[in-house]
Amino acid sequence: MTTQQLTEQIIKKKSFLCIGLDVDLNKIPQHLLQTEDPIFEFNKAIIDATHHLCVAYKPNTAFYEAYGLKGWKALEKTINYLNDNHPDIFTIADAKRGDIGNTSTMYAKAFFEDLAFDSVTVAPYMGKDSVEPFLAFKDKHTIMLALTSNQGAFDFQTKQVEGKELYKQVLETSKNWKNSENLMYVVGATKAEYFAEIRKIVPNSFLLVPGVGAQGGNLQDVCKYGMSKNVGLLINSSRGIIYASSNDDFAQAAAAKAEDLQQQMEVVLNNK
Ligand SMILES: O=c1ccn([C@@H]2O[C@H](COP(=O)(O)O)[C@@H](O)[C@H]2O)c(=O)[nH]1
Repeated sequence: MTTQQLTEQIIKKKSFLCIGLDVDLNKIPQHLLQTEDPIFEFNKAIIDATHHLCVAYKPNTAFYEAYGLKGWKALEKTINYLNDNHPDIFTIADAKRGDIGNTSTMYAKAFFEDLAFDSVTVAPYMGKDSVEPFLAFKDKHTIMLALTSNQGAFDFQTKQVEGKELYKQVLETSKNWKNSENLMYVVGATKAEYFAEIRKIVPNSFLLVPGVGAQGGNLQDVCKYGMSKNVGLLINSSRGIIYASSNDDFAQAAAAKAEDLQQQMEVVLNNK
């Protein structure tokens, strides 16, 4: 999916919501544990109930890797289910990869070819040659960590490097890399006061914004300072939506939470 198509979906659905599929077998309704593939069955129910309210889904691969082969198979079934039934939905493998060039190429093949995700998250720490193999894939997107939502973001990302915060160096340097039109960035919703500065550096890039909901980030603040002229935001909520209920009504409860966020987004879009 191209960024133009993603923007069209945002306008059509009046939503820039991304739902995180971070499945923890200790948190899903007990009756699903009797099925052959509880992780996939949970995801399928959430997707069926919420796909009209969001433009993206983001499975964090840690929640699948933790269950070994079964988890990876559930991830594969989930991305295939999305691509077969909802080709207009943007998919994000939140894997936070990045390594020397030839290894990054294999990571990119794993997520873009074998699993056919639209995008993958990547850590910038190993620099240009670790990211460019991902950027080389046409019509795929590389979402690089810029300023993360956690407290540890202040350990390195906001430290001054040659007179400028490291996260700003990451943004400024990477926007000149080859195929940088395929770059998006992660900026935490908990760092709303940084968005205006970030937009000065990357005015038009898509920003994936986790941290609304369970981590306490504020949707309105993010929109006020983070929106580009083409919206340019994908706001993620995982636990706040998918674990709205641990009973049989979990999918409807997730849809209600998703609708609440979508409605807030619709107001923002109408006032834009
Ligand atoms: O800076 C970051 C980068 C990634 N994440 C991931 O997003 C979701 C957030 O989940 P919630 O349950 O909505 O808090 C999760 O997969 C994180 O690993 C992030 O939170 N912050």
